[in-house]
Amino acid sequence: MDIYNYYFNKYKFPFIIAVSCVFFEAMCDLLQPTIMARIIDEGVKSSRVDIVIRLGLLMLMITAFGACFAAARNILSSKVSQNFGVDLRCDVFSKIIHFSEVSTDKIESGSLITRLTNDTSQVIQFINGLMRIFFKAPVTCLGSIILAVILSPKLSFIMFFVVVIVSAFIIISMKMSYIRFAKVQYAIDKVNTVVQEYLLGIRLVKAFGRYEEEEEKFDGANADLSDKSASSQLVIAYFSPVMSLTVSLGIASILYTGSVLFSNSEIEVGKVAAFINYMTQIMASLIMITNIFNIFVRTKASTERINEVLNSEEDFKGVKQTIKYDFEGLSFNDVTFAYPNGSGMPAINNLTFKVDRGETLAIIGPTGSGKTTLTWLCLRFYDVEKGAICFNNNDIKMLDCNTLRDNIALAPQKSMLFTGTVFENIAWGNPNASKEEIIKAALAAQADEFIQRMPNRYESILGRGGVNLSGGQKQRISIARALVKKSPVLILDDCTSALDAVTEAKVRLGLKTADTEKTIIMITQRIGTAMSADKILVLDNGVKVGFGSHNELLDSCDTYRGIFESQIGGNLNGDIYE
Ligand SMILES: Nc1ncnc2c1ncn2[C@@H]1O[C@H](COP(=O)(O)OP(=O)(O)OP(=O)(O)O)[C@@H](O)[C@H]1O
Repeated sequence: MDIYNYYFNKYKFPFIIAVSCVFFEAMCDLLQPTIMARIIDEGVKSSRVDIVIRLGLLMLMITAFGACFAAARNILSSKVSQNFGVDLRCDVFSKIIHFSEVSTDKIESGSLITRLTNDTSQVIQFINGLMRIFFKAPVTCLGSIILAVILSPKLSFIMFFVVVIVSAFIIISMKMSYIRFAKVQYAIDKVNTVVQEYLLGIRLVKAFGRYEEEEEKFDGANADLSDKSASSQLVIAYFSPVMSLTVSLGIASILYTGSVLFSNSEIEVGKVAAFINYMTQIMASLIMITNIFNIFVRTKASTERINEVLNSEEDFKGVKQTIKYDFEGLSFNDVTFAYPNGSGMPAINNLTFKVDRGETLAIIGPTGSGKTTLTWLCLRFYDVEKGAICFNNNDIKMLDCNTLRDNIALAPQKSMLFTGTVFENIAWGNPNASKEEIIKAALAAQADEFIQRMPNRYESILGRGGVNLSGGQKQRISIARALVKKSPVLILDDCTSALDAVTEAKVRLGLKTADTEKTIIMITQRIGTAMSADKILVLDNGVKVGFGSHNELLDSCDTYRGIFESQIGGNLNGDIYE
């Protein structure tokens, strides 16, 4: 559990003070039965009121001290555990933000939410318990055993016997609980994932009328969670009464043996009462320890899940290297790449091409041919297995990742908008952009025209994910956001698919005239879009099957000709798309 070492250093002083308070509080508790025995045996038995009052006051004073220590440890433990939780959540979130793509693919988002909320809460609860009772239970238990042995070595045999049996029950129940609690956490993940998926696809569910199936899916996950939780509770439910019964039998045996010893004048009645008191304290401590172990077991499962996040692979940082970043060209040199969590087949295979500053490159090919993968590789979301991607003839593995990504603006295939104004959504691409720059980008992306028709123009609020915009409008805002970043390379990943041909042609023209030096990489399914580019790369199954101008490809590339003929038919000029 390495997170505990890490955070312990930060909070060691309040932690040590709290634990010291717990220790002194336990000492105060331990003194009480011995004083009580003296009150009975020295005061009550011999009718000495002065002794009863003196020892009674002493007992009261010790109780008051104990209460002060308890209050101090409660305040400190709440503060430390809450601060610990804040730090832990921040660190887990910061880790998630910097996840590599491989880590993102590995852990479902529903599970990440559970880890960030439920699992961290579990850890907070554990830290709180640790400071409040964890140290008290062993001190009380050990202290009570020692004092009980001093009071009556003979009665202690019965006590040892009971302690051994109860301890064995604790160990068995702990072992049985661990696997069950780990399963509960995964069942919570499942419930979160089902809800999250439903919320993402809420309109699709409505359109297909799949309410029942979704409810069934949720009911299934919910029932599974309930079963797993019940199963984990059952262990405690079975063991708790058995342990209580053992303790009660132990107390009954001590009372019986104590009465025999008393009748033989081997023990005084006050000592028997104090012994029972210590025995009760020992058993209370053992039950406390059981509870602590139950929390510990759950926390162990939660800690492992948090550690899995904290130890996940981070995004590449690249090498801090000062190189000339004035963009000259981007090239793929014999690049091969397969997704680490994929089928093993390369998504990009021995790919070589180059695009220079100011050029427009269109990438076309059947679905699943590796077009989007190519953009991820340019941004170094994944590392290539073979070959190299070069930025200005420098292998991108040798560059600082942030600087590389600063040079590339992306309008993704699926427009992602945030809750906020239109202005904020465009300025997200460059927080320092002026109002004029935002409007210029919106004009080039053909977004200004519909933004002007919105009630508050650029200050109009967009709902979650741009819910109050059409698909084409979202795409144009997404393009404006990429443009405002002012990077020398602009990647448009099939992000004009929802635009009509005329608007798309206007967007293309707007992009070109906005910055003639910009290198534009357009991923597209439309031959009309590809035809407008300086160069066209044709991909099929991750392999380059054509590279050149429209006319060159019509002559040399069967795949390209096939796409062309399927979309434009016999009209070899393709005028309608120009
Ligand atoms: N995260 C991933 N993990 C594993 N395999 C993936 C992942 N993303 C894509 N793939 C696989 O890589 C291949 C190329 O996918 P990619 O998304 O690059 O194709 P594409 O040409 O952009 O397709 P489309 O035109 O449909 O968007 C596909 O076979 C796909 O199944």
